[in-house]
Amino acid sequence: MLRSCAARLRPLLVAHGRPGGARLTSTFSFEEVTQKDHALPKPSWSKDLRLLFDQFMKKCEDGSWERLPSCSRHSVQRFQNFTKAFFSGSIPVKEEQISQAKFFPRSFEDGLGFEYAMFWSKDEKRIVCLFQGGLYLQGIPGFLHGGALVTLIDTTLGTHAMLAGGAVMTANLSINFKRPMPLCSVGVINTQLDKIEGRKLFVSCNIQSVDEKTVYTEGTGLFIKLEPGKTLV
Ligand SMILES: CCCCCCCCCCCCCCCC(=O)SCCNC(=O)CCNC(=O)[C@H](O)C(C)(C)COP(=O)(O)OP(=O)(O)OC[C@H]1O[C@@H](n2cnc3c(N)ncnc32)[C@H](O)[C@@H]1OP(=O)(O)O
Repeated sequence: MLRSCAARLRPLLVAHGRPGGARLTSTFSFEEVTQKDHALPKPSWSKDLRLLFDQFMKKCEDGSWERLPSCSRHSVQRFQNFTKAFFSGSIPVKEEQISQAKFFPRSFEDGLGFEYAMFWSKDEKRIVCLFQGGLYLQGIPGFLHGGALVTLIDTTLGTHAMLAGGAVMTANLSINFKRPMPLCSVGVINTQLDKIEGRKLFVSCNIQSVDEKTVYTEGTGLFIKLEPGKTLV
């Protein structure tokens, strides 16, 4: 059943393209897209992930926390707005291909890739991402690939930076792998915004085990706020 990402889709940057440049909405416009929301329990979720999810959904009841929906595709409209706002040159991918393109972390079959749900605390200004790494994310036998962990860190820190600063792109990630994370285990990512300097947003996080006894990975990221009219390519 298609669930709409719309109702709770986080504010998305929508650049209202106009000839000769694009006016960037100063904040955000909500865009109604009807897509499957992947950040909801599925049969492939483990008991641990489901329990954590339920705990955070309870925290959302008083409005202090909010679950961030997560869809797998960009709409053609969003593709047009984004490329018009920030890319002057022609880019290889064509509009008609966008409907087949998928958000990388959401491009695996259920349970085999990244199963995750993010929650945003408005008061504490931080994201908690609950995730389970599936069988197709293997690195060394029986453990998650480091690149898979970087992908999740990039996405989680990027989402935090986006919530804090609008349209951003990753300029730098620094990752320390402290302990190998077993395949199919559940991890919890906690983010924090360390500082903002002009267009630079510095965010950091760690990935812990559910019992908080093991820190698997630590990461920092520098995200740059995109400037309207300043095309990237
Ligand atoms: C799908 C369904 C719906 C989804 C709904 C959305 C929800 C889901 C959210 C997902 C969240 C995204 C998660 C993926 C995010 C990526 O993975 S983005 C892809 C990877 N990143 C890239 O491709 C970026 C490539 N780099 C660039 O385009 C450009 O270098 C940048 C980053 C835009 C910056 O270029 P620029 O705008 O020209 O800015 P520039 O003047 O070079 O630098 C600005 C400042 O940053 C500094 N700086 C720049 N780079 C660096 C660096 N590497 N180190 C240190 N300082 C730096 C500069 O020194 C300068 O500092 P100041 O002089 O101001 O002090």
